[in-house]
Amino acid sequence: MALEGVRKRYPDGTEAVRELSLDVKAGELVVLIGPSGCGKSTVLRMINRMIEPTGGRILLGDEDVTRVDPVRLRRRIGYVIQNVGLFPHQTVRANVATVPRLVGWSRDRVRGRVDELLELVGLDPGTFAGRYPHELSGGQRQRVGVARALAADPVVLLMDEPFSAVDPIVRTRLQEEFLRLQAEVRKTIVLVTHDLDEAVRLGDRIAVLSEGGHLEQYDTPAAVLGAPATPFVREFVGADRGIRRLVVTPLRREMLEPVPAHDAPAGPAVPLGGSAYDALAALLTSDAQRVVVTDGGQPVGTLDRQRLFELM
Ligand SMILES: Nc1ncnc2c1ncn2[C@@H]1O[C@H](COP(=O)(O)OP(=O)(O)OP(=O)(O)O)[C@@H](O)[C@H]1O
Repeated sequence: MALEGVRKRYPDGTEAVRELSLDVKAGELVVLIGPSGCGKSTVLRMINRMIEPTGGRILLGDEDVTRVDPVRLRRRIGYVIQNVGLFPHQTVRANVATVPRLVGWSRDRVRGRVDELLELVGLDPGTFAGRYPHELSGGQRQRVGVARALAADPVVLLMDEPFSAVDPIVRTRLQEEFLRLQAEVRKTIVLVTHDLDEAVRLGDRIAVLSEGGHLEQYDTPAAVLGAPATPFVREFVGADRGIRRLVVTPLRREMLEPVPAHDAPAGPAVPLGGSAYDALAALLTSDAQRVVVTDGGQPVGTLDRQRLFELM
């Protein structure tokens, strides 16, 4: 997908997006982040034409979405919003089946698809398919929203603050589940959030926007945290970016002090491929001076406090 010089000027003259170009690769999860009012939701809604752009082009493959019938377009683009927007008087099954029924799938095919999707998002169909939205927890409603958005097998998934309506613990769990789900379905996803930790955890790439939809930086989480491209990004990612950066820094052999032969080093163990953040957490909770990094249970090296601080 590609946004080319996209603009949105609302009728009252507000320039929500002055000019934005952005490419999103197939199967990639891109996070749009930025301060309130910078135009994130406007960008997202222009992609499925809930909002009509006032300039530029949006390409899905070779097709300019500003020239296709918006109703047909929305069937190819799943959309998940904060409070999910489930139909309150319909069961979970009917909610998830909305689009497949609209496009005329047979009863059996719809039923099979709904069961498959509920399983995929971790809800047992036998228990949940017959329930109504008010009989679910916030996290379960969220998962139904994701299942509904995936129902017609959309090419692209748009998510606007999808996890913000639940408490932080549930949110973290949903994010982890969502990453597993994404590894399986590999959709092209554009997700809006104002939560930097969420952006770092979920994004293959992060687009940091400032007022007027201005693109300040578009890069991997590690690059945005490690090498902010502008003073705006530096300020936005904040003083604790060093610690956040550890989350996206995997432990690799070349960072480690080698272990002398026949020596069994003392210290909490962290597996190779875990994150530098895991190593820091292990150090801080054990009061040790160094962590022992292991591969298949065998120590392969150690990492001391000093070296961890250098990585921040
Ligand atoms: N219908 C509208 N008419 C006029 N201005 C609008 C309209 N909708 C949004 N805006 C303005 O466009 C700008 C961008 O809004 P948008 O909702 O895209 O921002 P956002 O980054 O998603 O904000 P938030 O994080 O607070 O949800 C804001 O200044 C907003 O006030």
